[in-house]
Amino acid sequence: MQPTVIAPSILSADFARLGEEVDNVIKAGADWVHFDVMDNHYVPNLTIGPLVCEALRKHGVTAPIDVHLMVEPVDRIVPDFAKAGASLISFHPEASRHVHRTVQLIKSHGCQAGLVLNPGTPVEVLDYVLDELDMVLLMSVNPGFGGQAFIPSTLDKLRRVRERIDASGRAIRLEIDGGVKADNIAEIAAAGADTFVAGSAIFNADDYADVVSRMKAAVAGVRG
Ligand SMILES: O=C(CO)[C@H](O)[C@H](O)COP(=O)(O)O
Repeated sequence: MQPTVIAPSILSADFARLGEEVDNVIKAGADWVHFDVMDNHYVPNLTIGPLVCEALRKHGVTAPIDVHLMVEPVDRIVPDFAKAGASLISFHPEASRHVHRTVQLIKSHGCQAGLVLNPGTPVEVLDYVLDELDMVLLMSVNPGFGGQAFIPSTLDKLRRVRERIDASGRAIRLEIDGGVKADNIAEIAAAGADTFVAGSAIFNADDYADVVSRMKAAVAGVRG
């Protein structure tokens, strides 16, 4: 079983004070930084790129940076993010012409590789590539915006992906992203997630440490 990870999505952070915001969530007990990259093409929103990732590293951020690419095409931006200090790079199969090749490209640049499944993407997309992955990221909202409600059918999908990961016998993380809150994280953990992205639930709170510790306690109640 993979250790629990709480990964605040900086999509909901105050971008005018990004370095300080990241320092504050890590001090509050968060484990990773979730870095949402949107291109106004694959998804209808536009966010941040490798320069901002590099700036966070220069600022002194040492926590793993979990880059979620919502861009199309994927491959040409991978080396830039690796150079900028990304630890993991995840992408959507719909945005890559050759999924297996993109996974190898990410790994060849020294990063861990994740594949992201949208709410409408069938789990069969993991066939023939799961053994190459370090992480599967299930979207529990449609990608593009923070602050959306968790789609309940994702719980069943989590259970199905958890079965596949366990059957593979490999240490593959199962990350969930979208609508994760302190009051639904326990049932999400019970369905099989070990890595939890939360944007608005953390950054919209007055006390980051309080939310992160309540999330960790709720997950520990399920996972031990
Ligand atoms: O990838 C994302 C949207 O595409 C965000 O990471 C996600 O929605 C997190 O935000 P929130 O916790 O507010 O739902």
